[in-house]
Amino acid sequence: MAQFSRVSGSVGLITLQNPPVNALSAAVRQGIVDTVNKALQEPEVKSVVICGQNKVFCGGADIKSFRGVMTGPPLIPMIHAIEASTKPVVAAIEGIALGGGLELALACHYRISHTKARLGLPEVTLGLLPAAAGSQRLPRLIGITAALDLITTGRHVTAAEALQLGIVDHVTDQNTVDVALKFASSVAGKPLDARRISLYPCPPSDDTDALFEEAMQRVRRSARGAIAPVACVQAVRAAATLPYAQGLEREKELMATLFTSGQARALQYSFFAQRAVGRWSMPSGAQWDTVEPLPVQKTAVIGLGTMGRGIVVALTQAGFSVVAVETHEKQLTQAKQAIEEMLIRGAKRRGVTPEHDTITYSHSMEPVANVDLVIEAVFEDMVLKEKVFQQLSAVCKPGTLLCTNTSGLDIDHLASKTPNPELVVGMHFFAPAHVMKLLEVVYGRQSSPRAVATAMQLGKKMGKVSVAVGNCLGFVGNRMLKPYMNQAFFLLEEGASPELVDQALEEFGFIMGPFRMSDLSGIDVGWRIRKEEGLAVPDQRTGQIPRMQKGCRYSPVGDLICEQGRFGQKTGQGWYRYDKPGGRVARPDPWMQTFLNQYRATHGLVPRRIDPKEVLERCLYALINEGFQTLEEGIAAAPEDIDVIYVFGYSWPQHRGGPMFYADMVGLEKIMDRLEHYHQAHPDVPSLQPCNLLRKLVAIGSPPIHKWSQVMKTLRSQL
Ligand SMILES: CCCCCCCCCCCCC[C@H](O)CC(=O)SCCNC(=O)CCNC(=O)[C@H](O)C(C)(C)COP(=O)(O)OP(=O)(O)OC[C@H]1O[C@@H](n2cnc3c(N)ncnc32)[C@H](O)[C@@H]1OP(=O)(O)O
Repeated sequence: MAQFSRVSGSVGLITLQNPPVNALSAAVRQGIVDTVNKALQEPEVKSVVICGQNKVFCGGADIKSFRGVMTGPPLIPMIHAIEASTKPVVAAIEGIALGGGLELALACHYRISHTKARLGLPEVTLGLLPAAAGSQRLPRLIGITAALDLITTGRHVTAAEALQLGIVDHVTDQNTVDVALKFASSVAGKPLDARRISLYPCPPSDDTDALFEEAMQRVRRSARGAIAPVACVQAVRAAATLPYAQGLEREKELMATLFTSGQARALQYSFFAQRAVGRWSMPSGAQWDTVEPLPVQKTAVIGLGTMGRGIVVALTQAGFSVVAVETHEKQLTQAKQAIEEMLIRGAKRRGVTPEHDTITYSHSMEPVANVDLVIEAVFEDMVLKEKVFQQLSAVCKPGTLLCTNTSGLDIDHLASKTPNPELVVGMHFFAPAHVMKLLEVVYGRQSSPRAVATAMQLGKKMGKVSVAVGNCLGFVGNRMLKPYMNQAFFLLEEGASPELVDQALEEFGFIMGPFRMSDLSGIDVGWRIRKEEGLAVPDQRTGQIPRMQKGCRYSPVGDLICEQGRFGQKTGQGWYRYDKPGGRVARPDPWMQTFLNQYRATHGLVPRRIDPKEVLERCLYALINEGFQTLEEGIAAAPEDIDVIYVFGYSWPQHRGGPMFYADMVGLEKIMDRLEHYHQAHPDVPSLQPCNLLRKLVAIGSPPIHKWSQVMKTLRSQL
């Protein structure tokens, strides 16, 4: 809806009313059309101000409406009618002007913004482009280069930057609507042609062709197969090279392709999934809106290796005081220096002063005594973690929340080592912890809802997308990664090279395939875990690591290359070779080819040609099957939880929604059939056997993803 009122006799004030972000729903658009007509018809009204209710201008088109039948007046004619108005129209921008909201403001003759407002055209992040003439007006207003930057990245700008770029005419820290009303009154009756952006020529650039060629290359490099950024460049190019009306036609044409694309569906699903994970629940029925988090001000981090350092930085940047504990004196000194440097770099990037005076460094546990929450981030070793938890239990004040940053060890076991297991939760950060957006909050059997609520809130304050998950080996993310990695190893045994596997998955959209990723994170990490699990251990009789373990196929290729001291980038050799230890450019290594040939010959494996389709199906469908298994067990509460974890923690391409959304797109029946096919070929790989939930969903006709929860409930109640 939109409300009309007349202020000071001659200014019409139109207020958009659709909380929380005044999205341009059918009712709001109808309201704007009606109130603009009213303002134009009333002779007393000499000028108009458009603002939003509750100090929020407008969050753009109503994204929820994109999946249904579009009703109400179309946006583009409505926006053109505003620009064509014979009475000056002023946008009073508070809070946000995003997407269609900014396009509405660009149709107004003047824009006045509050200092704290944020503006932008984020359509690209939803798989779209600014198709209410935003791709045509913005370049005309601020030039091609700046418009390309904003439209292809979707980034929000502050009011100060918007002023500098020329998007807004004036910024105020006073009441924006009052300032706009006064201004509107002052411009009543003034000529308007010079204020109509659609009449502007696009500012010329030195070499338009080269500029767009370069922009297209840049966008293609970073898009990982996403089509919207490419369409955005094409739309801006139309603004630069065509008259306005033709440019608008091109914008419409490009939008039509994007609007119905699977990528737009995936990105819009991802938008709502990110918000849905905040509405967490536990099997006990406790949930986000019924549980009060514990107050947290003082925190501590135990262990200042790579993860601990990142967590200290993330907590400090979020405004918490931190006691940073590292028992090794030398490591403590190094950590302090590294943390200070990270804070300085971060502050420089954010344009603020570094916050390091809120950190207390210590090599003993004593200063931890009065903190509200501790995050343990010591080496991934259960015995060591048990010891730390026992020390913490002795030192901390009653009620302190004890969190562990383990990436997969048993939370219940750790909790059992403390007198208050209800105060123990997992907070699984991803490296680098101050950069990566994902946080898995892991509740154990005895974790209290308040402990979970507190960890979730802490994550939110640190700017993380936090997902609450149940306790099992590897939780959700790392548990699903295991069958994926296993398939990658098996494919090497059967004839693939690391390059072939990586290339298939990188073309799918991952930033790195499994082998390049493993070289980056250190191949020895998994090797150590497998040794602890008793897997990477030679048989006493044969001297070889068995290729069948506990009745399942096991590939020791990763163990064998670690035995050669090839740990990845840090040693200069891994699945690939690098110029030097720590080098970053991965090159195919002839050594690896020889090693794999010898390995296959030793084990009587006849290599065959493996195509990228098989790589994708085996790696991804095995991972997806494990995802269904975690849903079936209630470890993940909803498919959105898994998808958010994979997009934000494991570089799953966002324009493919996440593994469970992808499964829905591919078709559950196909996924099940292909898994069955591969399981028949590899009966010793149980993770290729479709799980109950997947079978059940197929049996009832493969309902769409938003209906899976119901089936999951029924299935869990039957178990
Ligand atoms: C053959 C077919 C041819 C078809 C051609 C079709 C042509 C159609 C013509 C269309 C013309 C294009 C118009 C325009 O260019 C397109 C757009 O405008 S797309 C929308 C752009 N806007 C955005 O991307 C903003 C999205 N929102 C945000 O970034 C954030 O929500 C925020 C605004 C910064 C606020 O952040 P927070 O304060 O943190 O709050 P939340 O994020 O939690 O949001 C609160 C609540 O609001 C919901 N919401 C937010 N924005 C929208 C929206 N634009 N539409 C609907 N709902 C929105 C959000 O989901 C939260 O609700 P919850 O999910 O928690 O229930």
